[in-house]
Amino acid sequence: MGQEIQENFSASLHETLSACGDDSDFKGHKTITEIFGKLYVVGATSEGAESPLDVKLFDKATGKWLAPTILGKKPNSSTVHSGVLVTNDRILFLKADSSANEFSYFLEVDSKFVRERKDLLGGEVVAWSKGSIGDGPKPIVISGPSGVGKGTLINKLMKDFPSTFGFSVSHTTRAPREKEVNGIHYHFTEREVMETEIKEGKFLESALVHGNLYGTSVEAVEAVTDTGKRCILDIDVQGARSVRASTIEAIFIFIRPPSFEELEKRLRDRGTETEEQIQKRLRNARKEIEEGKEGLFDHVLVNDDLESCYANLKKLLGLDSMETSNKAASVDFRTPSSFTISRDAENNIVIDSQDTETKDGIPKKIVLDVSSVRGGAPGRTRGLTVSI
Ligand SMILES: Nc1ncnc2c1ncn2[C@@H]1O[C@H](COP(=O)(O)OP(=O)(O)OP(=O)(O)O)[C@@H](O)[C@H]1O
Ligand SMILES: Nc1nc2c(ncn2[C@@H]2O[C@H](COP(=O)(O)O)[C@@H](O)[C@H]2O)c(=O)[nH]1
Repeated sequence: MGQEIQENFSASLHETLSACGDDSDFKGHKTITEIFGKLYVVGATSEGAESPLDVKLFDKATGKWLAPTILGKKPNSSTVHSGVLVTNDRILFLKADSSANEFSYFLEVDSKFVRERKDLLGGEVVAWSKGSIGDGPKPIVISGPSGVGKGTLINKLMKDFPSTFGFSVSHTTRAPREKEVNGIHYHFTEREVMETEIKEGKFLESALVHGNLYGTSVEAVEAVTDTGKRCILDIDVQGARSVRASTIEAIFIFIRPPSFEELEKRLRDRGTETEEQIQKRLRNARKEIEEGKEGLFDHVLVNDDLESCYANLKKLLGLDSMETSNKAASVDFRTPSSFTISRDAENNIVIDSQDTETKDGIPKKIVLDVSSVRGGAPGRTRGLTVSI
């Protein structure tokens, strides 16, 4: 890395940018980070507290400005203080006057996810993700044959823990069932539209399931993680395999029926499919049940008695005790309204308050260890350690 990477505490980057002819057109404060000959310039193109942060890129080798595709929910400009290089694949942005859950955002410039999207979309791509202190809540992938009771179990979790879980609303080309609401149960879409969107890289995973296209959009996962909730995905085994191969660190749970006969009975009793569709789903179920044994899943639950299966699901998610996997909740602070950023001898990032008044819950110094950050877009960047 050495000289090839510079952080934006460096005034010389601003001089470099001016010398290159600053075309970025940002209003007010902007940050510049150089990574391997490219200047990542971050700022807002419009005035106003709520204006989202934009990213522009100057390639020193070609002397050209590039407009990257920006994925992920953009933080707004009013409070983002500064960008700090974490590794050569992501830049950390810190927000002033913000809670522990909201103060850190990462701009990924060369993560696995960004590289995948670059291959799909061509051109430059960057992606925003929100930071999580500690392990953060891992998304939960629930798979199993059609009719086994995945939706029933997920609905119970969502009803009992509405502020903990958020459902990733998939896209599908199948027709809505009676009582299914567009945008709540699924985003119902046309095949051509969905195929185009898949090519445009809007989906984290997609698969042909029982003759229709289904897929999890990047936006669906982000819509949940942005609220700080734990994302639940109800997807088939092909989808689970794709998510396993992605950058998302999830918990994979397979739901098995007590018997094939019982599965058939549940599908028929549900009364939502034609006989032909039931036959197709049952044929696929045999294959899926075999695949469920292959080690792709972290946990297998048998949904015989609904209440016992639900109790087991809650147990494995740590919901039956006070323990929670979201360590962010245990670190409670606000960032100061004004601060400086530096590095200590261990390369930790040190935030020193410049606030004139001392306020409860706002430490004078916050030390961030970013050496174990992982995961990231689409979802949260986990592993940030904070000491105050
Ligand atoms: N443990 C259970 N015992 C008896 N019936 C059940 C049980 N769990 C779910 N059911 C019933 O089985 C039917 C199928 O359940 P559900 O729709 O939740 O399955 P699913 O796995 O989500 O199916 P799909 O993949 O097709 O969406 C529903 O009518 C539901 O009420
Ligand atoms: N790979 C994906 N599979 C998905 C997704 N959303 C739902 N599903 C799976 O499809 C079948 C059938 O669902 P149904 O609502 O038509 O009964 C079921 O196994 C779901 O888990 C998705 O986004 N990706």
